[in-house]
Amino acid sequence: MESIDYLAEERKKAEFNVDEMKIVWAGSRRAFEVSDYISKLVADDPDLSFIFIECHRGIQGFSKEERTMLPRKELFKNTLRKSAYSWKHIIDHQLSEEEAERLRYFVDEPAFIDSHLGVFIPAIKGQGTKEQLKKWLPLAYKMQIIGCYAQTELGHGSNVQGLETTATFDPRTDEFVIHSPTLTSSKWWPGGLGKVSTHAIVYARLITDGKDHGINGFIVQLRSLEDHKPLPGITVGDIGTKFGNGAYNTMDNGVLRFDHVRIPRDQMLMRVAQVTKDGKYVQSDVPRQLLYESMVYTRQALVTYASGALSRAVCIATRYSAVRRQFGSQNGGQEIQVIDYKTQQSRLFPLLASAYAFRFVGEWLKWFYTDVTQRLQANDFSTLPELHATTAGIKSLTTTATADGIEECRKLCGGHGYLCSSGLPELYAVYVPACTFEGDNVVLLLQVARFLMKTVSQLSSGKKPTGTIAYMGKIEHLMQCRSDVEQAKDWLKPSAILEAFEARATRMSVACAQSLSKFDNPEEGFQELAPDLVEAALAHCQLIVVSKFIEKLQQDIPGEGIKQQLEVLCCIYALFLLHKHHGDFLVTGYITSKQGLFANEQLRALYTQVRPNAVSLADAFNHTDHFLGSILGRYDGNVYPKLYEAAWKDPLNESDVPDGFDEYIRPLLKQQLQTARL
Ligand SMILES: CCCCCCCC/C=C\CCCCCCCCCC(=O)SCCNC(=O)CCNC(=O)[C@H](O)C(C)(C)COP(=O)(O)OP(=O)(O)OC[C@H]1O[C@@H](n2cnc3c(N)ncnc32)[C@H](O)[C@@H]1OP(=O)(O)O
Ligand SMILES: Cc1cc2nc3c(=O)[nH]c(=O)nc-3n(C[C@H](O)[C@H](O)[C@H](O)COP(=O)(O)OP(=O)(O)OC[C@H]3O[C@@H](n4cnc5c(N)ncnc54)[C@H](O)[C@@H]3O)c2cc1C
Repeated sequence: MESIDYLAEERKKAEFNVDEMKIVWAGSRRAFEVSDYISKLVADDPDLSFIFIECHRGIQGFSKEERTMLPRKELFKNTLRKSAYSWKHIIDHQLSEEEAERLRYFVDEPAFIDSHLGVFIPAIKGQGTKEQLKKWLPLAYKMQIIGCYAQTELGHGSNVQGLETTATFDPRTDEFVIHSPTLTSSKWWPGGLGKVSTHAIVYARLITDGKDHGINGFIVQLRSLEDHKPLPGITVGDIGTKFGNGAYNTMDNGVLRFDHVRIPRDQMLMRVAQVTKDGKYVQSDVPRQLLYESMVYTRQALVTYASGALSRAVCIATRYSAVRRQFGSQNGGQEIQVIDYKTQQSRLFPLLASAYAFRFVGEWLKWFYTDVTQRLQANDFSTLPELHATTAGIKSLTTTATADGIEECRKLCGGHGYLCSSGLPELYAVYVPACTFEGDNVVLLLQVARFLMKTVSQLSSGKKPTGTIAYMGKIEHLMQCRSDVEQAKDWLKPSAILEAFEARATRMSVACAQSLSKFDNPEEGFQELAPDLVEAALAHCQLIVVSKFIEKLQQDIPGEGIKQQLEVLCCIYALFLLHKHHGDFLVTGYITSKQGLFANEQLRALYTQVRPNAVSLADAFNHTDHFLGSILGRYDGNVYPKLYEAAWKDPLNESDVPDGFDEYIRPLLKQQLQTARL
């Protein structure tokens, strides 16, 4: 049966070529084609798109929207089935690395494979010697071993230097003894550890001849490759059910303890430091920070994933806002689409713009990461601190904004957004740990702040800042300039926006540096001023996102109306931030309150411009209905019949009279009857 497109009128209003925008969103024609093909492949293959569960009726299939109703054990088994099926597909069809990654992405269930590919393999690559890469990577790429990243412990996550697990070298046997000396040293959280991984990169304190050399990574086998049982001395299991139904519970985050487990010496990852056969500790001439390189890799990858998650929520909320009508019917005509309310626009359109902004900054960050890693290979470590600060900061900014944005989209969908079938509660529950894993977002912003304070302190020494902090080279100008905006439309000039963000970021950093200099003990000062430092770091990161969006617009972007739409979105993103952080811009003296009001006036005009294009800008994300997993976000907008239909699938509706009626409801009703008779 042909379906009706309830959003067809909206789609006719678009002032740009949606297919061309899909390519801009994907990053290239090739990236679009791969994503498009793989997303449809997943959606059309029941083995990948459905959840199959054995129940009293035999094997029953559930759609993604129904996932939140299923028990964890069954969900987990189903994730194992899908992972095995996906892997077979990857091998049978000889998918490229890009295609394999997309397949994992569109299956859309956190699983051990994410930790294996996203953290375990990068850790070996970053910290292993050439010989170690040669031995371990082929096994890992062929999935002959499955690995996880066992860094965090029950007692310490953020403070990596505080980890307690020990790796003591025994020169008699040429082995390390891995041990968990305390309860708090139990590894706790690693994804894939609980039930699946055969191996782990274990972070432990390296001890030789009684001397503690700090943290290092070790490859440790955890389970038998024959029967999957834990090896002697190893206690391992899952840490328990996590936030939200369905959601992250397809992942087996685990606990792990070692009781004097022995591993050969060559399973210490030895790029940064080595231990010789006679127990001598030798430090390489590469910085120790390379121990943390895999975190840098994953943090940059999480930025692109942030734009993906935010775009899903925005797509659902935008389509539903165009379908939903409330109030304002005149002469018996239709009520107003809620997307036409200015308040709805002022909440939704900045999120639409943010999704695009995060996409482009993610693209740039990937380039920057690749550039720096190439330099590292050539022993040029000069840009590593900037890469660390930038990946930490942009990961923090984008994941916080995305988690908050998903929740805002749920509210934008009113009551129906609270139903699991809207897709939004589960999306939020799956997404929100990104604000914590790969570094708590506040802890990461404090890293950015340290980098900024160092930069400011070095300015007087004549060291010229480059890259993302090049703007600080204009400190004299940025400390005293004033905005020259005279009317609302002046805020459309990229130069006006850029200078405002540069001046604000510089002034906030300099103010922090000045306050810090008043403390005798800089570390005490840093702790005391931490809230201000976090805000200064955020201002710097917002500047990066805004400036990368502006740089994107300076590229040649073909396609009818594409550049115009992106210009509107870029200005919305920047002016929305300016409006939200109005206080910063005023207090630092760069704008007057009148100029702030002009920004808001311009923002309202931009919302009006984006309105006819909103549904099409959401279509340009190219999400399939399967990937969205949302009745409210359906491409055809056929929301009400489908919501009605879905309600009847709830297990509570399997019978008219619920279980428990005889025990708990009937006696109540009887009691009421007796009371009534009295
Ligand atoms: C075939 C198909 C292929 C498909 C591929 C699929 C790919 C899939 C990709 C992605 C999927 C993603 C899936 C993601 C799943 C998420 C899993 C989550 C995993 C985790 O959470 S792992 C655990 C993460 N833990 C943390 O992040 C801990 C946070 N803490 C820290 O990072 C640090 O300890 C710290 C940053 C807080 C610093 O602590 P501190 O003690 O102060 O500092 P030191 O350790 O002494 O270091 C000081 C010095 O070093 C600098 N520095 C710190 N970190 C780094 C770094 N990473 N890089 C470079 N430099 C660093 C720091 O700035 C100091 O410098 P200074 O001395 O000031 O100059
Ligand atoms: C779903 C999920 C998956 C994970 N996967 C893995 C994995 O695969 N491998 C792995 O090793 N780990 C994993 N982790 C652990 C994760 O990396 C840590 O939880 C994270 O790094 C935060 O550390 P923490 O839990 O110690 O938080 P804490 O540091 O204890 O944070 C608690 C609070 O203290 C604050 N705080 C801490 N330090 C400071 C400071 N210096 N200044 C100011 N405030 C501070 C934080 O902002 C936060 O509000 C995972 C976690 C989750 C939730």
